[in-house]
Amino acid sequence: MPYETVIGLEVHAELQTRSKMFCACPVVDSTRAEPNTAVCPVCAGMPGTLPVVNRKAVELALRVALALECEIAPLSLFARKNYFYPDLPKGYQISQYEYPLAQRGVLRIETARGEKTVRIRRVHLEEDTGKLIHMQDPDGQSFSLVDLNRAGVPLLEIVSEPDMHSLEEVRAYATTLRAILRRVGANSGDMEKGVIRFEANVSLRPSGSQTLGTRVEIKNLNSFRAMERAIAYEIERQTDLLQNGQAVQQETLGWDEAAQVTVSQRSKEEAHDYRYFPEPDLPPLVIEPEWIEQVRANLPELPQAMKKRFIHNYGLSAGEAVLLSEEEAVARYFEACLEQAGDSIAPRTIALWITGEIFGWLNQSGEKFENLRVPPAGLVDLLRLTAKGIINLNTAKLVLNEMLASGKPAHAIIEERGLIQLDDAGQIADIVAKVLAEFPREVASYHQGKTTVFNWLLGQVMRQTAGRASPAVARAELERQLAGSKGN
Ligand SMILES: Nc1ncnc2c1ncn2[C@@H]1O[C@H](COP(=O)(O)OP(=O)(O)OP(=O)(O)O)[C@@H](O)[C@H]1O
Ligand SMILES: [Mg+2]
Repeated sequence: MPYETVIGLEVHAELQTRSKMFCACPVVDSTRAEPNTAVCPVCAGMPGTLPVVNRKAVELALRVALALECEIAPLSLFARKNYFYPDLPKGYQISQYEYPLAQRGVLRIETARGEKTVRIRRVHLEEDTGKLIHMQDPDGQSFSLVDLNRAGVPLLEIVSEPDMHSLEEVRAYATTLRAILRRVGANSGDMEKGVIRFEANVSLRPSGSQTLGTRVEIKNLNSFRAMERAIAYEIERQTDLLQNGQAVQQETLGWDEAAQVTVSQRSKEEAHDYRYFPEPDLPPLVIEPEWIEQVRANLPELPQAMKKRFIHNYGLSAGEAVLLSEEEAVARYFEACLEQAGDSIAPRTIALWITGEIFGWLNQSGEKFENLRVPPAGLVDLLRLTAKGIINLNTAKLVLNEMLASGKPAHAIIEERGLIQLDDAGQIADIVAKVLAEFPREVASYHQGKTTVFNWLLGQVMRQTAGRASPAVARAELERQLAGSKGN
């Protein structure tokens, strides 16, 4: 029987505030700072301390919730989620439960079959836990160290409805959400630093069925790759079970990165009872309508709106528009190029040079877009020289690569290396004649019908001119001389 995959995601994103969610401790880079240097009695869970809500965290949460088109609750409540773990000094996490900050939003994603809407169930505020570092002493005894720098850092949880049905959709959802989080300034998007974490809920059901199957929840997925692998593994495992007439058990799983398998953490029977109750030390979170409108008015243009504008105004394909709108730095660069170019170069041409040549070079060199050494005016200059026929297309690619590597402007490279396009018909005719004389056998096989030899001969002509010949002139001249040499 064919099955349909059903996936819902819970995304935890740290909010980029200077101080923690409920105290004045600084938020530090947990991959760099000395352990336990950003801790105070509040986030260390000392008795008698009182939490105070970080207004900036609420504002960033509102920015995300509005970007996801959620309804904002005029009044939401903080609750205590009680459980014991060494990275949770209070013995409970302050979160939101029955009355979250925002609900009922949407995230629109781009898939091979067009745009799709994934519904957002809720967006709520909570605090992060500390970190455990597991170690072994020389005798092989294992022990764990606790770092509370991260305890109390503001976290936003974004929960989707179970609306995704493939890895492609999950990938699009996760990358689009990350792009929005970055664009509104809520999160850096630095996955290596663990500032975004995923939990994936996965179930199967017979194709065509409308009821949900039994789900598993995979916790603590720290990268897109781990998330995709874990979901793929679960789809396969559950398909096998169902095809063999067995049932899927509802349970919480972890992802074992080394073994590339999901492992059971707890089953439904032993499911945690967190005994949520309203946080007595915090008043209800009241959001005035004026604040919502102010935050809404200050939202930047979001990646999806930008994507649509690029398609509509500049005639880009959906794929090109996504590539140019996802990263703010890239989008700004593209638009700066357009401004520099005016009417002299088509927007699509600029788009293709950025997504093709520049992205290709960045991929190969491992450089970051932010450190690009070719300013928008530099790229536009190069494209103008190409449009005017001063250099040909292949030369332009070579020049751009050198510009990217050295930061030199196009004209300096062209002058230094004598790359100006050769379009003197007489000079090119001489070179074509020389090539035809040098390769009589190839010319003969061309005349016998092996037309692919034409491009090879053209390649020889280009080589003789170190790639500088105008391809159009060279092509025309080669055609002319070959026609003339027929029957010789
Ligand atoms: N049958 C299902 N298959 C796939 N995903 C599901 C299914 N049912 C629910 N989900 C997804 O699971 C996620 C969380 O569901 P739910 O609201 O039940 O929270 P929970 O996992 O029980 O709570 P918590 O994670 O806080 O302990 C949502 O993203 C939802 O879309
Ligand atoms: Mg869950």
